[in-house]
Formats: sequence, C-alpha cells, structure tokens
Amino acid sequence: MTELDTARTGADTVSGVEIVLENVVKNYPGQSRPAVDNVSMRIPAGEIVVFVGPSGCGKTTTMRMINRLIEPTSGKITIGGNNALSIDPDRLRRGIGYSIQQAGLFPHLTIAKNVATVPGLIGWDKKKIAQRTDDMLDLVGLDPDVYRDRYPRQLSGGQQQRVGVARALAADPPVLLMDEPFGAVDPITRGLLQDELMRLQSDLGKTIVFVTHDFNEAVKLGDRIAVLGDQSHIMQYDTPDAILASPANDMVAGFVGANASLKQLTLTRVRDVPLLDCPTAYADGSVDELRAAITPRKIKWGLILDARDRPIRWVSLGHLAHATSLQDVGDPIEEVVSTQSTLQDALEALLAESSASTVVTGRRGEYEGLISIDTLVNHLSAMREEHGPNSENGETSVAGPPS
Ligand SMILES: Nc1ncnc2c1ncn2[C@@H]1O[C@H](COP(=O)(O)OP(=O)(O)OP(=O)(O)O)[C@@H](O)[C@H]1O
Repeated sequence: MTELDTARTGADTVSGVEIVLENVVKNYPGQSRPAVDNVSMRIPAGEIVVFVGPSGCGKTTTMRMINRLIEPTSGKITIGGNNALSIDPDRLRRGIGYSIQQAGLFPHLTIAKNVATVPGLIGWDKKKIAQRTDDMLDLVGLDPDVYRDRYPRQLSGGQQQRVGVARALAADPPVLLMDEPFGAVDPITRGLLQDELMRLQSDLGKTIVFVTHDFNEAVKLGDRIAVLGDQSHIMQYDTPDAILASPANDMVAGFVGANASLKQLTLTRVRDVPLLDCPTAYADGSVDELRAAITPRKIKWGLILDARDRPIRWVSLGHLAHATSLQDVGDPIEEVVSTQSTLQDALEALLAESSASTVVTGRRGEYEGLISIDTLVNHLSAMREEHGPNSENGETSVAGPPS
C-alpha cells in the first residue's frame, strides 16, 4: 500500500486487498452496445469505494464482474494481485463477501444457518462455525441468543440487512461487494446501518465496493466515489470532498445537486468538532447544587444522568424552582446523536427537536457534551473558506481513477 492509501483509509487495520480493473468490457448477448465499456480503475486496499450513477448505467454489472457473477467479455481483473479470471468462480466467490438489497437471505434457513453459509462451504468445523456465527451477530448488533434460531421472516427489514452483512463477513473475506444493501429500509434505519458499517469498517479495514443511487449515501460512506455515466464510463473518481468542491462536469454536478455545502456536513463526524458542556447531576443528587450550577450560565438547562452516565432528562431552572428531588423532574430527552454520527445527523436531530442544542453520547451511550446549531454554522463557514474560489485547496478536480 502507498502512503496515500494509508492516509485516506479511516481503518485502524487493513485486511482488504487491492482490486484492479483493466479495460473491462461486458457485452450482454443480443445487445447492440456494451453495458460496460472499457472500464479501468484501481480500488485501493482497505477503502470503501462507492459506485454511484443513474439507473441502468452499469454499476451492478461492473460490480458483479469482480466476483464473476457476471463474466466479463474482455479485459482483466486482479484481486490482491491474483487474476480473478483464472480462479475457479466458486472458489473466487467464497473469498468475496456479497450483500444485496433485501438481504437475500435463505427464507427456509435459520439466521445462524444463513450466516454460516460460506464457513460451512469452506469446511470449517461445527464448533468454529457456531462461535463465528455468534460473533458475527454480535458484531452487527443482534443478540445471538435472541436471533440465532429465528427465521428471516421473523426479523424486520433492518435486522435482515444486518444479517446480510454478518453473512457477507462470516468467512472474513478481504473484499466485500455491497449492492444497494440498505436500499429497501426506511431512512432512519438506513442511517443507523450506514453508521454501523462505518464502525465495522474502522475495525476491519476491508476493501468494500458499494453500489448506490443515493449520492448522500456515497458521500457519507465512501473513501472515494466513482461517479459512473452511461456504459459505466467514469465521470469522476475522487474523494467525496474533492467531488463536492469541484464536480468534473455537468453530469457530476447534477448528481452532487444544489446543496453541495450542506452535504459537506456528512463528511464530518460529531467527534471532530468542539462540543459544548452543560451542568449534569445524578437522579439522587442535590437540587440546590444543580440549580447553582445552571444559574450563572447563558443556557439555563442541565441534564440528569443515570448511574452509568447516560443522559435521561433535561431540566430547566423552571423545573427546579419547586423540586425537592431530581428523581422525576424534567423532560425526557427525545433525540441524541453519538460521537460517531455525522454533522448531517446532528442537524436532523436539532431540527427534529427544534432546539438549539442536542445531547451527544459516546460509544456506551454515556454523556459527552452538547452540539449546537452554531457549531454547524461555524463548521460550514470554515469549509467554505477552505474550498472557496480563492483558496489554495480549491483546485482539487481530478477526473479519472488514481493510478
Ligand atoms: N442479463 C442482462 N441481459 C441484457 N442486458 C442486461 C442484463 N443485465 C443488465 N442489462 C443491461 O445492462 C445495462 C446496465 O445494467 P446494470 O444493472 O448494470 O445497471 P445499474 O447501473 O446497476 O442499474 P440500476 O441502478 O437500475 O440497478 C442496462 O441497460 C441493463 O438493461
């Protein structure tokens, strides 16, 4: 891996391998022109590369040629330096995780059996498979004791997608192909699944090729985005911030859409901006002490935390005026964002609560601070200065794949 790759990879470790496509063509029988016409690109080890483009442009065909669910008509594909076209296709596919829209689970098999599909095929022993299945369910946030013996129809759409991801990861493949994996779930679940994928990826460092129609999803997840046009022609292949700052042509600009600067909010996580603080107390704490902590502050609110430091209620000076204990006083907290969330998620939470600030929690749900609308506004102005027309960083338009 080059230094550039390491710098761009958000992952702590890299277990993925590089994928290279060279002059890859797909002609479907009976079609007058190729569905994919001479695509060349390098997908660096350990990165998430997102293919985005209009319906029918060839995203799925391009992706499925990597695991040879579709055979290329011509060209060369290497995975970790090995020629994918000279490996037995079944063997190749067992080494590449694959997750699709609506999860594609086998309806007649239990969740555990679904997850265990590839480890079973490659001959792992039963004990190792059972352990791995439980570990994978845990990893995607499903309690193995609750879910392992259920059938797919007994799970929600979002839970099925999680199982799909667990199944794709089960044999620890270096490469994952994900074809609109979150396309069929509601926007809130989709956001959660995206957050989880990013969290997984920061530990796993796989090479992930991800297909989507949704440019916002591409910006949020991609280390790089390949904007594909008709016949999978690469319109631009670059980092999300470079594409947002300077789209290579009108078609890319159309995809980026009108609110490029607002989309910059998906590029930054809550943990990367300064948080505000507010007075906190435990439910068995002193009303007088909390009142004394809030009174001198501009914002006259505090938070009640549970014994594990998780925020449970907002309290105002008004609430405290006649309170004798902190046990039940205040309003429940409607929205929180985590340090892993994007600033876009924070904006949505702020709008949903119609408040000037939202509570931020850490990995275990513990109180970390507050994020305010001012923080977001300041961040956007800083980004504008960085990528503005007079900035030195403004000229980042690099069409074509990195070599
Ligand atoms: N099996 C097939 N036989 C003939 N043509 C096909 C076949 N599969 C796909 N195509 C055509 O190839 C082109 C690319 O299809 P592909 O599914 O790769 O596009 P896509 O960008 O993934 O589309 P979408 O976003 O709608 O899923 C389309 O014109 C499609 O009609």
